[in-house]
Amino acid sequence: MTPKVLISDKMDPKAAAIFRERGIEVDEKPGLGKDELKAIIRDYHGLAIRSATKVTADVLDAATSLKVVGRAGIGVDNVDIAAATARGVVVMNTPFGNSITTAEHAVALMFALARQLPEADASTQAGKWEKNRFMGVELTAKTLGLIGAGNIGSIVASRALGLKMKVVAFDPFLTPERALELGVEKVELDALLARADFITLHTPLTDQTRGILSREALARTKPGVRIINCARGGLIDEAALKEALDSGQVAGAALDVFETEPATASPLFGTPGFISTPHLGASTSEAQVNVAIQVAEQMSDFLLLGGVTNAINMPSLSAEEAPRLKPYMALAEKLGRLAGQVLGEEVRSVAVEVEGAAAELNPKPITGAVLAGLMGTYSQTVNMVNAPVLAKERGLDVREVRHDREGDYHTLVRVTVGTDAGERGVAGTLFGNKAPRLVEMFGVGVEAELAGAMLYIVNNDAPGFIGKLGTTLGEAGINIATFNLGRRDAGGEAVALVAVDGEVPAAVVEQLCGLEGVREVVPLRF
Ligand SMILES: NC(=O)c1ccc[n+]([C@@H]2O[C@H](COP(=O)([O-])OP(=O)(O)OC[C@H]3O[C@@H](n4cnc5c(N)ncnc54)[C@H](O)[C@@H]3O)[C@@H](O)[C@H]2O)c1
Ligand SMILES: O=C(O)CC[C@@H](O)C(=O)O
Repeated sequence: MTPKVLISDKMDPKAAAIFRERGIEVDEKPGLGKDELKAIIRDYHGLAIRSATKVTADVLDAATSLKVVGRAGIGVDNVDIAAATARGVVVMNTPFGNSITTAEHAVALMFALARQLPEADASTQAGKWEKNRFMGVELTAKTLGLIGAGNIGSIVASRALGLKMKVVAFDPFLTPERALELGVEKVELDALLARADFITLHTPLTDQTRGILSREALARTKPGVRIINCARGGLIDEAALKEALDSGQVAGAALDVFETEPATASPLFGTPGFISTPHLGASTSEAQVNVAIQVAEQMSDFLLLGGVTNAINMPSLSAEEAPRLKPYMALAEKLGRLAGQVLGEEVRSVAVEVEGAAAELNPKPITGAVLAGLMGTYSQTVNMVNAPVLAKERGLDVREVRHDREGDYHTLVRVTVGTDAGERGVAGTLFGNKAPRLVEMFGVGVEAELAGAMLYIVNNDAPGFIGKLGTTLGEAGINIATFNLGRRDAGGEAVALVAVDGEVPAAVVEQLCGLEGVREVVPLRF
């Protein structure tokens, strides 16, 4: 089926062109209201957005075919990530495409504050020629306080160093080595507030960063400080900023982002020393082309090849890796499904071991597929995206082990599941590097293709059993497609995996359970 993508925000036409080139149907409908989006979203497998579209839980509820949301930009605060993850929808962004552009906007606003450019421009164009009114400050030798030294913050730092500023940075995740590399001094927030002549914010909006420039923090700044925010509204207390501008504690502030956007009214508007732009940080033709190309390529790779790049809610998987991993993920999913169907919901732990060729691959998608298969036996909505989160919520202890030993098989995936009764494992390989095949079940060597309707039967190894089994199924009109046998030891426990054409009714399962020597019968579905 041809995947279908909706572009619901204004985006460079290159995005739509790439989707079409790659054989994906695409509709461009920027500016849709929430109800309009909800009315049409069910038809789409991909949704490409910037910051205007709000991908809320109710939009996701209506998006029954949706597999991926692609954000042409960095911040994903307009997407309910938890709701997307719970519904198995991958959310990806383009983390580097607009970093330089946004850093340049922050530097532009720093200059604009230092020389009061917007006010001087307005006054001059009003015919006033107020040469004495607009006395500026130099940037050279001033201290720039960087709150957040990630992608954008570090570009701002390099530009500021080029302008001969001193840069101090507050970022709990900045290592001393990285600070040295950037040429910045790592400081605590209080020291930054006390020392900085200019402060620029470059953090995401999180519970820790919300209101990082609070009323109290603003009161601790160096008098006459100038503040720039090109990151996210909500990092600064806007009411307190207005008071600090009025009192002169803050000499100037430039906001590209606001607590509520679009910001069409604000007590800050018209305040002397205040500059604003309408969330223009990423708005250059270069950045918009970058993010449009990146988001379209990433979403196409995912929809067409299963490649996952820059996903917020699942591990990465390159488009080159994806075809190699695909058969392993199918095998892993089948092994998880087998264990889940036989062991029920009482699972406490899952260990995924890989050896041989499998050990050379990224184990995360294999583990994700095992968990999706395992939990998919009791939840309709579980998939690779939400399985690891659901496993965590259920308190499952999940382990990944890579072996570089030589085994009997050129490649092997083993899934060991722990329940209150102990640990039991199933293992499988790939025939011809592509066909998933079970090779061991709970310590018994048994080879089977896990497909369609099957029966898992444990019985005492005794002559005549297979005949009775065949007769019972035959009398019930159930055709046996394949029959796979294994046993722990002669005369001990034997295992049969029987592929049948069609479902086995509960009454027939009961009849089989009643056969002499039968210990367990579980109908399976793959
Ligand atoms: N105005 C715009 O148009 C525009 C454009 C692009 C990005 N942005 C925003 O800019 C922000 C930064 O983007 P980025 O690409 O540099 O992100 P990033 O993830 O590369 O960097 C964020 C930095 O913030 C740091 N950080 C996290 N919590 C912190 C805390 N409590 N205190 C101090 N530092 C903390 C992190 O350690 C990290 O180094 C994001 O919010 C993004 O959405 C805005
Ligand atoms: O798309 C935009 O214009 C804004 C992007 C910016 O906020 C981001 O986080 O990348």
